[in-house]
Amino acid sequence: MPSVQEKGPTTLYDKIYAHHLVDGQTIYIDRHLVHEVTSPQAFEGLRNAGRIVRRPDCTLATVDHNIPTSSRANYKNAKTFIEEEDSRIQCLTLEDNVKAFGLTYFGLGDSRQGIVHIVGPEQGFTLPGSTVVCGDSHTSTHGAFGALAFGIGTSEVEHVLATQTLINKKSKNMKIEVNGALLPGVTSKDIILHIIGKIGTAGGTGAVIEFTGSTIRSLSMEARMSMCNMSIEGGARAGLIAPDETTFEYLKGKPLAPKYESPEWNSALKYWRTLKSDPDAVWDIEVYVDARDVVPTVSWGTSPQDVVPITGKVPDPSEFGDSVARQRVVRALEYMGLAPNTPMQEITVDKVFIGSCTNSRIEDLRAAAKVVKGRRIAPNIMRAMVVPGSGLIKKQAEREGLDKVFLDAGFEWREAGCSMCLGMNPDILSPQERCASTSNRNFEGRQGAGGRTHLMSPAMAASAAISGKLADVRGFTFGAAEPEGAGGVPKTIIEAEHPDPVTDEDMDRIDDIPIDEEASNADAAAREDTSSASAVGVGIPKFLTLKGIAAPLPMANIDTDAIIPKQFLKTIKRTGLGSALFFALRFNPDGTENPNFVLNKEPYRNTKILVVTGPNFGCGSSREHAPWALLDFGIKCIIAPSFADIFFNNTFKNGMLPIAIDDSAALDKIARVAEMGKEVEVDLPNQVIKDGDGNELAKFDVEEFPKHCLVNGLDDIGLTLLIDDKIKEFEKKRTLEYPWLDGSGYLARRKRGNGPVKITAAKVPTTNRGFEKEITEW
Ligand SMILES: CC(C)[C@H](C(=O)O)[C@@H](O)C(=O)O
Ligand code: SF4
Repeated sequence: MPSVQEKGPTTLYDKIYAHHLVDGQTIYIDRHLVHEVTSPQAFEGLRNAGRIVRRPDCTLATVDHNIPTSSRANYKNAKTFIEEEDSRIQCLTLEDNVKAFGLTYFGLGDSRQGIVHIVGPEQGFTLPGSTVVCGDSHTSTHGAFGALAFGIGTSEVEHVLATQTLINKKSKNMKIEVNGALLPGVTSKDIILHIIGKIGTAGGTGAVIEFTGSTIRSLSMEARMSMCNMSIEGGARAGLIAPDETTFEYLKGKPLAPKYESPEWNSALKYWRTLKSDPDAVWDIEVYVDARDVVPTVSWGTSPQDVVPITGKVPDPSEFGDSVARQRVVRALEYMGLAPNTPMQEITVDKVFIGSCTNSRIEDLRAAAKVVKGRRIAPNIMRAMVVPGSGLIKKQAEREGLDKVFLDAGFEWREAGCSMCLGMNPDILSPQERCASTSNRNFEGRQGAGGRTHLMSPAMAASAAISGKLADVRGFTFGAAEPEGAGGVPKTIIEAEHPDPVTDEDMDRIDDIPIDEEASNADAAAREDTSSASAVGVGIPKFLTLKGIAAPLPMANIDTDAIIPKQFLKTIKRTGLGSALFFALRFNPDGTENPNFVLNKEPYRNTKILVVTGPNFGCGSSREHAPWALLDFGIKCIIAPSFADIFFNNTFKNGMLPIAIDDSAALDKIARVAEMGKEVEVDLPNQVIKDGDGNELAKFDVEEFPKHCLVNGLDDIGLTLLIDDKIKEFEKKRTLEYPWLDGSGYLARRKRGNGPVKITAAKVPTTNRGFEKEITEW
């Protein structure tokens, strides 16, 4: 809050962090987005501990990952619509949870449903200067509004649901400044791919990136979101951009933003205008990019850092000096079915996917349609799909005639969802199929087991669909047939920017829905008394010393998709995932064991400690299923040179210990003991690693607070609820200074007159097809 004293020049991140400090490292969370994959176990935890959702008005839920993107013309309910059983159970579990806990929810029958990171900004739920979290790594997207937005694991989802706070260690400050005008054909996706190629997927580890510079300032909000979205692929905790007139313009008329030109809007605007880094702020890391160096960029390998200009070639492993890196490139090329030095534009494509939280906004669809208009997809393209990010974007695109442009060219026009970005629904690649994709991850098996992903911008994916090969969008002419306006659609339509704002009449209609007074009064009373039974923690297993077989794993950048692939994320439990651990590495495509993988050899079937010698373990997705799978296999401790931030946090919450050893000589010593199949002992209280005979191998560092929790088996939700008076005090201050952050959820908009906000849950409607006719939040 402004009352917080800041010493010396600070960055935007420093300011937002300071404004949200409740106590120690506990920060207040303004906005919590929830989806079906990472929430079931969190709600189960709440129930088991007898806790409630502290701020339903600051919580918004939707379904996106598991849902089919086929036509909803005959949609009745999720139960009959979702054929795949595990997916259906996960979606229905979310429905049950939003009903039970009284949360706002956009279900499949609601045109506001969509990918969680598209929905938040579109609704004005995401606001400058706020803290935004979601059980999803691409929460970084919301940083485009000058918000501190980051992904969390399921235990932290539970923590936020229960306390509306998180224990969050301050990150480093990293500045990425991009200056200069963009060359023709270059988009924000090319800039971010170029940056990740430059800094690597671990380049931003432990840092929050602020994107600055004249190029960034010139970008639209959609383009800024695409950039911040992929900060996580650069390893950062979050990415943000200082809000400016472009931001404020975007927020005007958004349903959950303060009403344009109201006193609330004016005071919010006054505050938002202060949100910038001081000119003399000090940065821990600085990166400078000249926009003129950025050309249309594509990925060639299985990590988002594996990028080249479209005019370039597949790299030769011999160009990579270090042996871990060289081995990784050899493996990546083998997986991708590519020969070194092949010109990128000679690579033939089988499928095209235009969608995902990176690039499925209206501007992305316009850019792709501009390339596609009047053309046909190449005969070798087996499937080309456009999956709008939300129902509202889909409607807007249809109003502009973009659906017709795509359909005429041979594309499929689908319903909103994550779709082939990760293929948790039926939209997947078959083994060896090659896809030109606008998504953000090209990990092995990401879009389907054995599938091969090339990342690129929407215009480049559209060019690939038309050419049948990876292609340079700059080679396309848009000729005389091209009407005026960006995206090749008439200007007047483009200017109809904000799809379907929810009007006051809509809100009145929502208010008229009868509510279950008894249930909601009970809820409200429970919310008043957040400190009672809820503060009793359930605890985590204690970690003191651990002695056992240690398995060596000489690999770098092991992502959480590799630790546990998406098909195993459909569970609503935390247990039983050991058999899925390192699935693609442990098992051959025919289901037999790969005898060469370390965990399939003796004595490593009994591994308790994993010794990884390559950096950046656990990068990528926030799925807590990764530590759950390790734990279920029997691994309680992972030693590695470095870890991705979200994975690192997630392990502690499960009573596991991640140890970062950046001294390579010490790490080698431990790895040698592991290679010999001997035992290793980890002593947490004394912070030392020994061999089985008690000889010291290395000392290690660990943060005081997580160590305290591990050694004593303490549940940090219980601990946080002990400072409930401080949270309440913070909330009071927030209401006074930032009134627009309270009650901007649809639920709280039931408030009448100047009375206190009464959060109530509406009755569940019998069907929920279409926002226009029926109400879908409970
Ligand atoms: C399922 C979810 C945990 C995951 C993420 O955190 O990123 C998903 O969205 C992804 O893109 O892999
Ligand atoms: S990265 Fe893909 S799967 Fe993850 S939230 Fe975005 S669209 Fe969904």
